[in-house]
Amino acid sequence: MITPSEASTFTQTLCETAPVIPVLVVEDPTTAAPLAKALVAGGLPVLEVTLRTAAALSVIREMAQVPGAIVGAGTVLTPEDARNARAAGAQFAVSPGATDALLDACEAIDLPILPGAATATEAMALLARGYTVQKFFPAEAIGGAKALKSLAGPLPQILFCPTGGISAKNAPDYLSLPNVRCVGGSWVAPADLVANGEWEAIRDLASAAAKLR
Ligand SMILES: O=C(O)C(=O)C[C@H](O)[C@H](O)COP(=O)(O)O
Repeated sequence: MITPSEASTFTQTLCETAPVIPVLVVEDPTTAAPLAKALVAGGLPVLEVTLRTAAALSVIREMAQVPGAIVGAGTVLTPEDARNARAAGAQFAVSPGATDALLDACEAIDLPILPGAATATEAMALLARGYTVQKFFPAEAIGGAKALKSLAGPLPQILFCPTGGISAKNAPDYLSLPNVRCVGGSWVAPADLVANGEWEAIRDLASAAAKLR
């Protein structure tokens, strides 16, 4: 059992570990270990493996063995997703939104979750339950850094990890906000570089991202 407040303490630490959490969509499990090593070597140890591919759970298993990697599951939508992620070795879960069933399941299995919110009402509902650290998704499409700056007025006690449409170019706008410590994004592991095994290029993208804050 983990409480929402304990989960938030854990996810806040994740957000303070590095300025960017790579959001990974990995099709081929043989790329998992070298990809995780490249990102960790570049300075981004917190990794979100989305449950959007058939290989995702094996990828989590592989990446969890890489020294220094802190591996979580993304696109966690259901209690079953949460249990599968936990069993594969995920240390945390990320979801684009939140349901009571999902939050209940994560709390019951001791899996810290970074739940998603897109509006003040959703953020307030999560806050009322005790989640003070939330994903802001889909960040660029729902108003970007401007929207988050506005939310910091009435809801300064919530820390956000914006994700969705973030790049090396616009990440600094988010990272300069008082209610943001890190952003999530897929730009540090482009599909073509992963497919071609260009690990040095990925390490370089990661090390540039690690210097954003
Ligand atoms: O899979 C999830 O749980 C999501 O919430 C979606 C991801 O956050 C975005 O796919 C990342 O966005 P990009 O950096 O724009 O590619």
